[in-house]
Amino acid sequence: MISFEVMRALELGLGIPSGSFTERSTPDSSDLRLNNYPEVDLKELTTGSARRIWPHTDTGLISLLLQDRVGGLEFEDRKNPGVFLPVCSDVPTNVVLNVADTLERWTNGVLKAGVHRVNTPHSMQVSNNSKVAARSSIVFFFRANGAASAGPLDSFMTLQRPARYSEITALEYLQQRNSTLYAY
Ligand SMILES: O=C(O)CCC(=O)C(=O)O
Ligand SMILES: [Fe+2]
Repeated sequence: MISFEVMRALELGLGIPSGSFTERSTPDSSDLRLNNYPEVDLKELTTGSARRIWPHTDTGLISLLLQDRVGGLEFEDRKNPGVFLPVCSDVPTNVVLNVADTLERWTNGVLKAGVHRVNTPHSMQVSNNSKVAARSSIVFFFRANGAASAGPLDSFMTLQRPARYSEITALEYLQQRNSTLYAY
């Protein structure tokens, strides 16, 4: 499975023992989300009275995202907080790979979760069309085993860099995040 391959590649790239990530992701607690954003008045998006998705980070380890050609997905530029950069949507078979919160926690902040949102498609920022077309995306949230810790792994903690995140299971962390994200 591609998510496991990515996690193995990250172990290698970060120089940590093989299995550090993958053993804690088995069996995984992943899920798939199908997003559909209805057609909307351009004015509503540009004035900010509506957003397709407000800025957020994903929960889980990594997210794999497929989108149609409508566009609008943007990631915050880490070097310029508050500035969002569009993700190209010309090739619908491209997969956007995004670091999510639990991986940030496991790596004690070495890998940072990507802040993203869905806004007015870049191509429409100069268009006269009054409507923004409906958009669809599919996101696979690859998550840690619920019973595994979502606290920093030993490989990422030193005296100079003590734990920046608390000990909590991946499932408890997910429930905590969901209750904040979907509180109503
Ligand atoms: O539609 C998109 O591209 C973004 C979806 C997303 O960020 C999410 O479902 O968490
Ligand atoms: Fe997201």
